[in-house]
Amino acid sequence: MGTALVYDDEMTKYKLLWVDPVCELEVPERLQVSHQALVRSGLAGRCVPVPVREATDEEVLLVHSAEYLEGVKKTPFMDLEDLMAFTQQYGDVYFHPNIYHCAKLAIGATLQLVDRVMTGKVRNGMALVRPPGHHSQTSQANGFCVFNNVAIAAQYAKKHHGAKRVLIVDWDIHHGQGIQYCFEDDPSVLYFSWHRYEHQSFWPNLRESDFDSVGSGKGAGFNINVPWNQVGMGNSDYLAVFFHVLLPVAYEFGPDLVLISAGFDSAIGDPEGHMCATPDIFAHLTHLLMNLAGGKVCAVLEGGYNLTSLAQSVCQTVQTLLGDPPPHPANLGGPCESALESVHSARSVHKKYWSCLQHAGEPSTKTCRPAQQDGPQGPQSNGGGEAQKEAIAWPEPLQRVAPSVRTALVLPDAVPCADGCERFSPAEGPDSMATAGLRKHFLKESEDGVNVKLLYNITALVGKMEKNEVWHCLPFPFVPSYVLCVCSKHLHINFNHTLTYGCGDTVGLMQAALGLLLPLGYQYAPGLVLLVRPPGCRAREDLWLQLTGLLQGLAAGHTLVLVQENETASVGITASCLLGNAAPSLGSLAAPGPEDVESFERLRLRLQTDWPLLQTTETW
Ligand SMILES: COCC(O)(O)CCCCCNCCCN
Ligand SMILES: [Zn+2]
Repeated sequence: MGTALVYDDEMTKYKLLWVDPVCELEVPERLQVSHQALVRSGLAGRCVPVPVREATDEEVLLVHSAEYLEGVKKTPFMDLEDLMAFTQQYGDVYFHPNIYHCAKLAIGATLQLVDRVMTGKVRNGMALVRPPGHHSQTSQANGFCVFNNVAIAAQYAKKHHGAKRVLIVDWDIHHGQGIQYCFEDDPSVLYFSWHRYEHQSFWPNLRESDFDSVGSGKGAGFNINVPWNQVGMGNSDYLAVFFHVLLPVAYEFGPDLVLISAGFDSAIGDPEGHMCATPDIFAHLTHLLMNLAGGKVCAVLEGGYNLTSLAQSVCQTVQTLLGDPPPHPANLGGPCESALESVHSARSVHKKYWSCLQHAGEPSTKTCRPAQQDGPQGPQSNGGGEAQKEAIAWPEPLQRVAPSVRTALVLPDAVPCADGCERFSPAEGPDSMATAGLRKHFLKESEDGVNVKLLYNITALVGKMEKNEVWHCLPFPFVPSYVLCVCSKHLHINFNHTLTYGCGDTVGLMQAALGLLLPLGYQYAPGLVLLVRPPGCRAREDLWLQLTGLLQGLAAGHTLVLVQENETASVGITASCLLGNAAPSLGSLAAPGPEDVESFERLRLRLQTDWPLLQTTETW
């Protein structure tokens, strides 16, 4: 199954017709440069093109009021004066004779994408649309938005595709208050948003954008706000929020559809965001969501105003949706103090709604903080819309080359090769020197039963992976691990020291994978991931497939999975995961056992000094 790309240049055919310094950012070129970058990089050609359509009135009315729709319907016939008058009743938005048409196409594009993903015609996809949507509300336009594309898509997926639980991840740097209002008391839609807030001094300056807005009534717990109270947040800050707030809750929620309000004003260089996360981080954020909902992920463009980082970030997102493993993450440190405070606040206010957060600390009682530290990236800008003093530069994201062979299998002749993979056996066997070396490094004298030739095959494969000729392989059968491996009974991290984490059940292991293994792995930045499936893990096949999927975010996807010889039935489905297909959904996760949580937290406390990406609370 492929990745859909929904785009039509008709949506570039409206613009600001008068002077308004707030709205001049939102230009047609945003869509043009994004689409052109996808075409020039060859990514558009790898996608399934899906045509746009106009939304029907009924679809608009899933979120908006009839009177608002009737008002917007009049705008195509208004002259400049009337358009300006009509615009005055709303904030930070502009109208144009063609914007109503484009706003219906933006909804239609989004719903076309949802249709194809929910009916399995494609695995996932992206809709490149404007006007964006997440600020618009029942009866008002706001923040460049006319209709709320993503909110309408969530209601549509529930109504027309029977979706029971929809996760909306809003990584735009502004709070999508329109979406929050729409699902305030609705437990079937979990809305997650991070946003520049600076203690309510940043637009839209709403008290309800803070972390303590958790939803109301039956919807309590299903609205998660992570406010950024400083600018300059970087890759480690974003990943910390995913590992310690969003992903544990998302896996517990168990969505059957993921909608991404994909705004890229949260990328470096953006005049609105003033953040420092680099475009390649969106490859990781996308990857970390792709094993939820059986891979049903729809990304919908929201904001993004630096045309360079916008285009680069869109390409990183689409290339990952296509199944290409993300690039090595740029030098990751730990989250900054301010980010930790936001993480801690969000976790503590949600601990009563989500069992995966049961161990989160109490809301921080700290009132006075030490003297204002330099933010994550040196002295802070004074917030607000100050002009960018010096042009911010960042390295162009590295080429993510797709090697000729994506997944190689080392199998006994009797085991059939999985489709899409290639059977591997080096031309010549190990010579005497190689044999001696392998015995010396890998085998204890008592183990000479292990097949030296097999080990030789594995080292030959690893050699090919290093040269990027092969991405993954599935040698056969079980041999000792030597890089980074995970066993259901223990978490072995064989570098510098071996870390053992015992946990009893699937939930415990899944939460440990999200809150311990992934942050450790991202910070360790291994060159190779070795996933050793221990005997008897067939019983939890879907969990192991989740790990196989998630861990491909490391080592630029160089993954070695070792399967027990009596588990040939796992070869095909594991190979499918290595080929980039999503792991089957785990459904909603139950609560992890208290003893698992205890040992998890003890381990985190022990390790977080050396591995700061494990932190979830301020250190002072
Ligand atoms: C889905 O909309 C995309 C977006 O979130 O990027 C829109 C941002 C509107 C930013 C408005 N700034 C007003 C500043 C007033 N001093
Ligand atoms: Zn935005």
